[in-house]
Amino acid sequence: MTNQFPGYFISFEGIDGAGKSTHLDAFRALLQERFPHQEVILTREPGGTALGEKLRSLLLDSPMNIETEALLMFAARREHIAQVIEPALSSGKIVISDRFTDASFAYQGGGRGLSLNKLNALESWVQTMPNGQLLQPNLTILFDLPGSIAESRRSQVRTPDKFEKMDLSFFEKVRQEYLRRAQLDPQRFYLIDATQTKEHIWNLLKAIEINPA
Ligand SMILES: Nc1ncnc2c1ncn2[C@@H]1O[C@H](COP(=O)(O)OP(=O)(O)O)[C@@H](O)[C@H]1O
Ligand SMILES: Cc1cn([C@H]2C[C@H](O)[C@@H](COP(=O)(O)OP(=O)(O)O)O2)c(=O)[nH]c1=O
Repeated sequence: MTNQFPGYFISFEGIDGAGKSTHLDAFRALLQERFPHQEVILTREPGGTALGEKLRSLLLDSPMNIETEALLMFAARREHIAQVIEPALSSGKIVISDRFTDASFAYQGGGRGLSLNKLNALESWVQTMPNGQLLQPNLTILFDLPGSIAESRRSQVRTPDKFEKMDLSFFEKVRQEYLRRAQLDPQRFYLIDATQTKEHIWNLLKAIEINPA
């Protein structure tokens, strides 16, 4: 179910190194130019609030039990929705989030093997809005890339965090779960073949039709 607010909610997803960050700032600026009367905000998960950023540091650095990891991801998300996303969407803003709940299904579910039932329960607990509807992005842009290419891109540019230290088979499972979710909800997902050049991907992003209220 799509969101029930006057604003418009977009998430960027993909395995680490797929190329999301490369385009996020420019995409925000593009939408702001296109929709000058609606503020476009860029935020991220885990994070997006003071508490969420503290939880992010723990999540990206400290080893922990899988359930704890999922609970903290969703705790950060609850705060993010309450403090940032819901108020922004209620006042008609366009929100772009660098990751949202699909990442939990892909990383904690696909990657780590946490059950779909537990993730569905957390999603429903955290994202059910006062009118009973589930908050979901209107549009999810999924950067799809084989794990081996993402790994080689990452290794050239950054020191790996806890997730980025995981092996190739982990990222292949994460990728497959993203793809499975995209297949289940083709109306919401826009799939990008992230093996293409940055320029080509930017042209695809520019061509995506976005119709906020
Ligand atoms: N289409 C692309 N082709 C080749 N390299 C890319 C492409 N997109 C991004 N990169 C490079 O790959 C690395 C990881 O990209 P980044 O945007 O940080 O990924 P993410 O945010 O998805 O983890 C960066 O060095 C970036 O310049
Ligand atoms: C939102 C979210 C992120 N993650 C992971 C994916 C990433 O490895 C990490 C942080 O994401 P990200 O901000 O994309 O990392 P970076 O800035 O290094 O590109 O958190 C989860 O495992 N579950 C979640 O629900």
